[in-house]
Amino acid sequence: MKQIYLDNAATTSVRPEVVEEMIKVLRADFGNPSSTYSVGRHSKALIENARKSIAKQFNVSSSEIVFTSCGTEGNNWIIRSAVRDLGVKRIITTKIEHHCTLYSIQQMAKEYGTEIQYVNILPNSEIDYNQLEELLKEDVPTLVSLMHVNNEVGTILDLKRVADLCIANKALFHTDTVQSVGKVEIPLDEIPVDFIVASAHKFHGPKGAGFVFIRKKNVLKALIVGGEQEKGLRAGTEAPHQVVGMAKALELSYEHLNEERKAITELRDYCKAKLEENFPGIKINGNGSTFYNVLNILLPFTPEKAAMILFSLDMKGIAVSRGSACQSGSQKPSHVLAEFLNEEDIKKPSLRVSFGHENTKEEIDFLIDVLKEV
Ligand SMILES: Cc1ncc(COP(=O)(O)O)c(C=O)c1O
Repeated sequence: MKQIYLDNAATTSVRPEVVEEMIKVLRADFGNPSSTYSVGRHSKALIENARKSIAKQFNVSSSEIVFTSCGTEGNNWIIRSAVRDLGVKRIITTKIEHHCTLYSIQQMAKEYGTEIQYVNILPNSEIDYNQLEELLKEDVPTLVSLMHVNNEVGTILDLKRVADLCIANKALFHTDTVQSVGKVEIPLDEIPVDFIVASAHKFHGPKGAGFVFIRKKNVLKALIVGGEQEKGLRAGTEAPHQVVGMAKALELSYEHLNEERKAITELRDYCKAKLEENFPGIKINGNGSTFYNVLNILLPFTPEKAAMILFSLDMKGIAVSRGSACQSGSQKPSHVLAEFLNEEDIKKPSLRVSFGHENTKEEIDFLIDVLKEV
């Protein structure tokens, strides 16, 4: 049975060219990058070339890129270090962040007494920028932690606007860019954020590889200790094949960005039009200008019926998700939708369809046909 993968916000397929690069490294470059003889030095060179290639995509220095294992690790590290190493006493965030950010922040409150202030989410799914501006006026050492693109709904944060507000109020700015890196340009020489976090498996790279950008002025300490790798910022033997695969995936994502963004946007719009045509009364969650690769659809059914629909789609080889992947096995309402839907709508289930460059119109037609059937 043909598989139709429409859950690209959960993870993405690995591009064939990435697989090739990774296999080459796995076959030939097994040296430990910390070893000083030539096999080791060669592995080290692969890692440093990957770092340069990644840094170039954001117009930053390669010394500002540190490799991690995933987005979860990156967000945990930056938040913990901002409190522990940079004297942050207050974190301004929202309740629609990914749980790896939210739980890290809540842990800082428990362990260090860090104050948390949540910015409201407006009914259109955007943050209340005016409230953020007001909160920032208070003179406390602050980290603002706001995600760039929401993984469930696709709401986009105006990075430049928030970065400028943070600069004006001497706050640090961390943004979880796991859903946006590789899918939109992020020129960090023009947008003065302090930290970004990325994960390779969201941009057609391997799982188990990620990176953070740490602007030079912010001196962090390691979360994982016990070795001098990554200039002492992350202990543990590096995985050259992962890092090389991630750099290749990012390079290809940006190389094909314009054509793929156009194609995916057209597909998303086509799917939205077809849904509205065939299922009058369905609603799309979000402000109408959410990120181009995602549609979060409010279903006018009970959660049980929605679970049955997901199951039926799966039986037909169609992969979509209910809310975010991390919660798709649970019956709990999404913590994201709970922040901005009205009381009636929050009881209804939602379906997240997220598109990638490999999807086709025929697949969307098939999805609509199966939805009609079930
Ligand atoms: C916005 C966002 N942040 C963080 C993460 C966690 O990233 P990873 O799966 O690499 O740990 C995800 C993954 O779903 C995400 O969508």
